[in-house]
Amino acid sequence: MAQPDTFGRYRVIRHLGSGSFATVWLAHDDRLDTPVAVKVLAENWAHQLDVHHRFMEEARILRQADSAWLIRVHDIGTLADERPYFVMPYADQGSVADLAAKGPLPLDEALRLLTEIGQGVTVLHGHGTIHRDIKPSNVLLQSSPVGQRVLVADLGFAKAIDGASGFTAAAGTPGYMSPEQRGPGGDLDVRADVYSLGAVAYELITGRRPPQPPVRVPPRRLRPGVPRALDDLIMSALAEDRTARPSDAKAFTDRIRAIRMAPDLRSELPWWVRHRSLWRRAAAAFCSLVVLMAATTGAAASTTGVLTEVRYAGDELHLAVPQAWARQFHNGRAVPSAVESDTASGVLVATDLEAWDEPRAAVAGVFAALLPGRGYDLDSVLSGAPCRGPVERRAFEDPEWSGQIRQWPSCPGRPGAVAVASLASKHREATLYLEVRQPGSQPDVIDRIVSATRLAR
Ligand SMILES: Nc1ncnc2c1ncn2[C@@H]1O[C@H](COP(=O)(O)OP(=O)(O)OP(=O)(O)O)[C@@H](O)[C@H]1O
Repeated sequence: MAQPDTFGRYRVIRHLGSGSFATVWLAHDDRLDTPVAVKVLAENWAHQLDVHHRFMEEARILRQADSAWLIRVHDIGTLADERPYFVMPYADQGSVADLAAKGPLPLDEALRLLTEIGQGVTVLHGHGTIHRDIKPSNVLLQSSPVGQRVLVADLGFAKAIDGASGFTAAAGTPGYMSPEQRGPGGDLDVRADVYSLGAVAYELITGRRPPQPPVRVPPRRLRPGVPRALDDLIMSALAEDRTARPSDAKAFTDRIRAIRMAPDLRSELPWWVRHRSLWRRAAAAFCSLVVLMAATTGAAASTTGVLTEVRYAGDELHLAVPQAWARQFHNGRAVPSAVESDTASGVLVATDLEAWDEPRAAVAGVFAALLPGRGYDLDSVLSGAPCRGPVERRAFEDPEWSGQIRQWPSCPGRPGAVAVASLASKHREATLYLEVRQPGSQPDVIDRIVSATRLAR
């Protein structure tokens, strides 16, 4: 197809690539002044009704799912020759295939990507859809104001779960495709995607695409030092018998998340080394309000060397957060109890926002709220203890803050440690409420966070 000038109001810049059924172009939305990617149904398939239908279905699923983990569809249109096109954000950092092509990824980087890919597939499963073609080239990477977004894309083969158990044309990509997808008529369910997640994990960890099933060589044999739990998870996802696989993308992703936070993984490498690549790549932003995450600088860097700054409350609060934790953020989150005004809200910066409210999830992050005035006793802020373990109480004082800290080094029934603080500013009529969750116990983390956090003067 020759390069067209426009698709509707989108000015074409260049060809990005062509898949089996469509061509994707980089274009510019002059009205909103933003680059976009426009996917156009290929000419040779335009009159094939089932392909046309599938193309529209892809756009519809992505639009309806409207998830931060999936590529979004903003607009749809039809060319003069009646071929449909749809408009997506431009993924300017290529795909996970580009990363995988460089060889095995650092473990923490691979686990981060797998968690995010898994969340995207979980959204699809929740939406009643099987992707059927999960592979590194179908996971796109986009830069955002706070780092890199990981977006599951290309739903050209996606199928409604209900419709997948009858006759289904064979679809998928060898190496990533489950055994039940190999022939037409396979009775498919979400475990086909779990197989593909296992195949992607295998490739990211070992640098090699898994062989055709049955896969007999575990990742550990190709990369010594892979944690046993990860090895077992990947091999179970790649089981020929799907009843032996994790039941869906969520089950797979929960286990990846747990491995990422597990003490045995931490003991392999110190935590600051484990998360080194995460410091370089903060990830998805979850809100449209202005939150500015600056690079490691100033006070934060000199205190620990590993904190990053998140500005909140109209830039008033300069909150220091360990960079490894600064992967997602959400501002406007409610403070645990009413604290006089029940509209008090704060900012949550965490490795995983969804996991924050799950007691059993291994998550690391900081919740901070700026309350008007001073004199908030921790009991007045907390509606109940965040943890049932033994508590350590102490006072905190530095040139900026004065108040109380409570710490729970371990909590029965949930992983990791919790700490909370209520700290009055020494310079302003304001109180900082902080909640810190971390997978292991590093008792001084909250002190380092507080010492490097300040209010604008
Ligand atoms: N939103 C996007 N931003 C940037 N590049 C994109 C975007 N969507 C798709 N691409 C790129 O366009 C090319 C074609 O994508 P498409 O989804 O049509 O097919 P494919 O995944 O390459 O192949 P197939 O569909 O046959 O598996 C790919 O190189 C893909 O990375």
